[in-house]
Amino acid sequence: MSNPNQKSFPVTWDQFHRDSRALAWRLASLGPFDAVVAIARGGLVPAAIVARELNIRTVETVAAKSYDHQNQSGIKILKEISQPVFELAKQGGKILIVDDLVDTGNTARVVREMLPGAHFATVYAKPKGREMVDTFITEVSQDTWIFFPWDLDVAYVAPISGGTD
Ligand SMILES: O=P(O)(O)OC[C@H]1O[C@H](OP(=O)(O)OP(=O)(O)O)[C@H](O)[C@@H]1O
Ligand code: HPA
Ligand SMILES: [Mg+2]
Repeated sequence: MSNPNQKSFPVTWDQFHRDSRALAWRLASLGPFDAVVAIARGGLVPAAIVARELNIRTVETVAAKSYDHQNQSGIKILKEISQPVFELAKQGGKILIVDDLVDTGNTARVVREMLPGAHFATVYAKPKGREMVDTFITEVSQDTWIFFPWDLDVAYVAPISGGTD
């Protein structure tokens, strides 16, 4: 952890599924959406859950890289959104962009510029990036690092007595 005072928020698969489904419920009344654009890689899982719950069959991705573990670099677009989604948007299609979280908002800013009329949703939001997101479920403090289920494993912890079990 880069900052020793940083709080951590570990999220299990079960909780992430519940929170992603809660996001789908929130979005259900704002649709219907014609396509979902997942921001890879973190947006892939919530986008799949939202697409299933809202019965959206057109699922596209944009690959954006902005962190090496906990250190943010500039945003690099590694894979662009495909042309048919831009066509759909031009013809008035409703596009939903999904990511796992917004932190500084830098990734959201870059992707929003690609599809200005799209609805941008994340499962979690930190205060700095919150204004970039149209719909999110849970706000966490700026000094919290969210550990997603794909970054975690079940591990041994020693007894509180400090002895060996
Ligand atoms: O609001 P920001 O400060 O831009 O941070 C949020 C972005 O950072 C993480 O992605 P990352 O770039 O780590 O790539 P990954 O999704 O492939 O892990 C996360 O999945 C968001 O996309
Ligand atoms: N957790 C995981 N990935 C992230 C975070 C976070 O809090 N902020 C930016 N990318
Ligand atoms: Mg990401």
